[in-house]
Amino acid sequence: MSLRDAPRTEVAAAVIERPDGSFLMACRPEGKAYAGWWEFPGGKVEAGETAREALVRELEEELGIAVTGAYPWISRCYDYPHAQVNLRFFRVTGWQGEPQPHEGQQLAWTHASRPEVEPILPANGPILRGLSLPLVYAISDAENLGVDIFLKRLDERLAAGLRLVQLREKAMPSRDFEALARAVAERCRAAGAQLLINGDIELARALGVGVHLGSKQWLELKQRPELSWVGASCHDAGELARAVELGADLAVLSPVLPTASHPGAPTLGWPRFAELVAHSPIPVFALGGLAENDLDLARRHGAHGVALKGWAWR
Ligand SMILES: Nc1nc2c([nH]c(=O)n2[C@H]2C[C@H](O)[C@@H](COP(=O)(O)OP(=O)(O)OP(=O)(O)O)O2)c(=O)[nH]1
Repeated sequence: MSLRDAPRTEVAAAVIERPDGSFLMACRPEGKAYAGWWEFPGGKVEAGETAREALVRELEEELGIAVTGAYPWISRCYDYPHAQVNLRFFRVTGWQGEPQPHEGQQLAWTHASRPEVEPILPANGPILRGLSLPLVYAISDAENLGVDIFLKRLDERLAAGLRLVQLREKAMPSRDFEALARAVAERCRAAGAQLLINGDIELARALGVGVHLGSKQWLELKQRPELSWVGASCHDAGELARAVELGADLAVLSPVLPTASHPGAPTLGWPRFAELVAHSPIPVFALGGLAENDLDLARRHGAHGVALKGWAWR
């Protein structure tokens, strides 16, 4: 049987995170393929095991820690000359014991924005990028609040740690939208936050920020716009697949729960949301009827985080 016909090797990989945002990487020991390369702790899923069970077993064997809290995150298929793998990433936020190198491997705590270790396994580049995204994504609501109040709230939220903002004002005349976009871009830049402009690739380019595109726009695109961050609004499996195919960095899947803006509209609900995102290779934010304290619930269902509109500015 050639490698191409062989079933993919399922691998459970752990992003073991400390509250300061640093996470643990391990250097593959001598004797393994890619010895000397850095990876997230973990290993192959054995027959009869779920990915989560493999994660718990591997972390006990490799590091001597007992996992007490882990969220399913993203999955990534990658073809090495030696193996075709499907990497199932978890974000481990709770454990007992201090990680120890039980297999003689070197360990290092590092950061997504400045990984201090190299080389990192080739499959893991997009993973570090995904890790640099915060867990809360705030969508603007200036039409509702009025521009002045919105900007004031934005200042407060940025000062409180908000790091990802989408400017989406569908009914605003384009000149007003552009002026607001400049004001918001300046504030986000000063705070070190990412800004994604909804729908307008040229404006995003002119401001040097990212873009967030609606599902209809994705259908018309032939390739990913060349911008730092490209987000995609999705509502079903087909739209998620399209966003992945075109190289979106993140998706927003909605509506999870009923919203005030669309009363009576059909919703996904958490079980369907979890099904849709279960094998997503890109981070997916849950949107629709959520508040910041739904973050844990959303992550338990496989979301990267929550996207908030009304609740972001209260
Ligand atoms: N653990 C881990 N493996 C990764 C990552 N990225 C990545 O491409 N891989 C690949 C490398 C390997 O081909 C495969 C993991 O297999 P492994 O050999 O480390 O698994 P294992 O610990 O069960 O080892 P063994 O049974 O071969 O001793 O997944 C990662 O971040 N963590």
